[in-house]
Amino acid sequence: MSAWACRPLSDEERRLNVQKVISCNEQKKEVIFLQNAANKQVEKTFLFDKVFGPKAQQRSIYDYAISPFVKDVLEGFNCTVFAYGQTGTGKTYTMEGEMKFKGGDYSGDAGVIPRAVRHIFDALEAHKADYSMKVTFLELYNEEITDLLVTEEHSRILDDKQKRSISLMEDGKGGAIIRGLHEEVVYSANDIYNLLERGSAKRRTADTMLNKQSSRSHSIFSITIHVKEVTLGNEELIKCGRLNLVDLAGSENISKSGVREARAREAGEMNKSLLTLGRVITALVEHSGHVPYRDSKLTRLLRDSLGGKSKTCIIATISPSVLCLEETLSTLDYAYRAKSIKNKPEANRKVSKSVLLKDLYSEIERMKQDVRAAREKNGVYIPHERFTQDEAEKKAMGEKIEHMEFNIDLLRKEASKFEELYQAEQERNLDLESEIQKYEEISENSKKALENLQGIHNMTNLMLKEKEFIISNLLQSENAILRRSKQMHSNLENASQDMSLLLAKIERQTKIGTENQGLVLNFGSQLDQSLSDLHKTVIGSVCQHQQALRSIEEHVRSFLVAKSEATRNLELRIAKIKDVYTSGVQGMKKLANVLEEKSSSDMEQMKLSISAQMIAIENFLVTAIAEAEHVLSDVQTSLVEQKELLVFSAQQQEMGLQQSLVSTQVI
Ligand SMILES: Nc1ncnc2c1ncn2[C@@H]1O[C@H](COP(=O)(O)OP(=O)(O)OP(=O)(O)O)[C@@H](O)[C@H]1O
Repeated sequence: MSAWACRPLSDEERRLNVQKVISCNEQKKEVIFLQNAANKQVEKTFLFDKVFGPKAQQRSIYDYAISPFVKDVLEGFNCTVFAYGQTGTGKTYTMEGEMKFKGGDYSGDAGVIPRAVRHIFDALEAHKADYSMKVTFLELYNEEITDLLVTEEHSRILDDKQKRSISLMEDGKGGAIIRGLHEEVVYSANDIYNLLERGSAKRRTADTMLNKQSSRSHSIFSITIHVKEVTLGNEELIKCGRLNLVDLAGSENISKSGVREARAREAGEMNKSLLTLGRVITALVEHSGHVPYRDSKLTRLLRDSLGGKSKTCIIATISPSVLCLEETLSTLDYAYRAKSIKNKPEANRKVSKSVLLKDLYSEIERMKQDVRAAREKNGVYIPHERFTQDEAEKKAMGEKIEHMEFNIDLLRKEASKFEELYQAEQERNLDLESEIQKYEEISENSKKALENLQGIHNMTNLMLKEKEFIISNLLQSENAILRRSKQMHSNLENASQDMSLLLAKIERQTKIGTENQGLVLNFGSQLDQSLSDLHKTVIGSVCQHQQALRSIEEHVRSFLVAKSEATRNLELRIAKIKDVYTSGVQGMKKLANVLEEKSSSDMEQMKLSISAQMIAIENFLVTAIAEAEHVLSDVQTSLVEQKELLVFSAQQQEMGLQQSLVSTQVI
């Protein structure tokens, strides 16, 4: 697991108006690097398991990264938390924080260690567990281990040899045992807080150009807990878990931190540990066969936490300032790689209480022997067994010294040779130094030139990219034009084929046109002829028709005259008959009147004869009228027939005329 903690800009950085190049997105778990340089914006995003921005509380870091480990430690796991980052980015702040404890409790600014301590005690008390706890606090400085829990008083009593007697030994299981490290048994959180205050005060610090409070040492605070567990068979087992809280030294490189001469070794050693840590991480990430744990004490101590059975969390601390940019990016990269290391967490084997007691008894026995030896043998502080062992070691050392002295003689001789060489070299060196100076000037100039060139290079790169873009566009357009031209070429070929076909067609059509022209001319003259003939015919037929019409008119007129004459005669005859009739009727009436006067007897006969006479006259008149009507109807019928004939002949003439006109128009 890995987490990121970015501190806020310090007061000094704010006062100097230092640019901020890092921002954190806690929700998205992203660290975003954003910088404007030479009108170019560079942005890079790193994704982590958890990110804490400048406003994050100490409590949230603890709750997320460390809190789950407390439960694991009580279950018998070994867990390690280590803080990695540049000097002054907040490693100690994150791990220790405010180390003042009021009324047995920590403040809001307290770091991971005091919170873990309180949490562990609270958990043990909540479970009413039967436990024992011991802590160690060590510092690794110049590949030397210092016990931070040894009091000044105790340290004054110990001689130099004993002070240096803390050593690392292999435990035979791939781990390391620190011989001579003081383990303090603790019973309360307060006990630990006191030890912490004591240990922190002891941590060495030295000034550098970056941070006056900077620490160039690694510190490891370990809490080992034994918890009793009663099994179903009433056997008492002991679970043993350990929490290691590691505050690494600043990760910056030597030249930047301004460490010089006397500190060079110190920085070198510090870097040896960090460099080896880096190599171990690389080897684990790349699954190399060989992991160089043994190359530094730090990696020997943390071996189990790097790819081993421990549960591990790295808290990488960074600064948002542009001044720390280079180191921030290297920290980002370093921790990003470390993130992918896969441990295989495994709980420590539970041991029975009897086995543990046996171990403890043998330890007590060993210590008792030490005490007895110190009391009984005046001036000798170690047991006989260890004395003989030391004597044997001394003898071996004596032989070794003799051997070394012989070697030293040889080396001295060689050294004098080397001294001569050295003198010669010194002279050469002087020459070289002056040359170097010259070269330095040249290199300074070259650097400037390089910077300029880099600027130009960047510009050129940009232009190159632009040109590449334009060229790619041009190539695309060229391809499009080629495709278009090919298409046009094929279109042109088709068009020329169409043209030749069209020309042939036009030729054929001109030929047909001239033929048609001749035909049209011919047809025109023929048509003219026909039209004039037709005109003549029409005129002739019109004249004929007019003559016929005139004769028909005359005929009708004479017929009408004849008929009107006959009608007049008939009318005259009818009028005459009418006159006769009226005069006869009047005569009859007169005769009747006479006869009436003569005899009434003859009256009857006479009436009969008169009525007979009247019927005869009436019949005659009816017949005459019928005849007259018959004649009249005959006259009328012939008149109607004559009229129809006239109308028909007129229609015939009109139709003839219209046909001749239509044929003239068609032509
Ligand atoms: N998150 C934070 N909030 C407020 N102040 C912080 C934060 N982190 C660090 N600081 C402050 O920055 C300064 C440097 O922090 P600290 O000493 O913890 O850095 P460091 O990485 O441990 O340095 P060194 O490598 O020298 O041990 C301290 O004054 C600390 O109070």
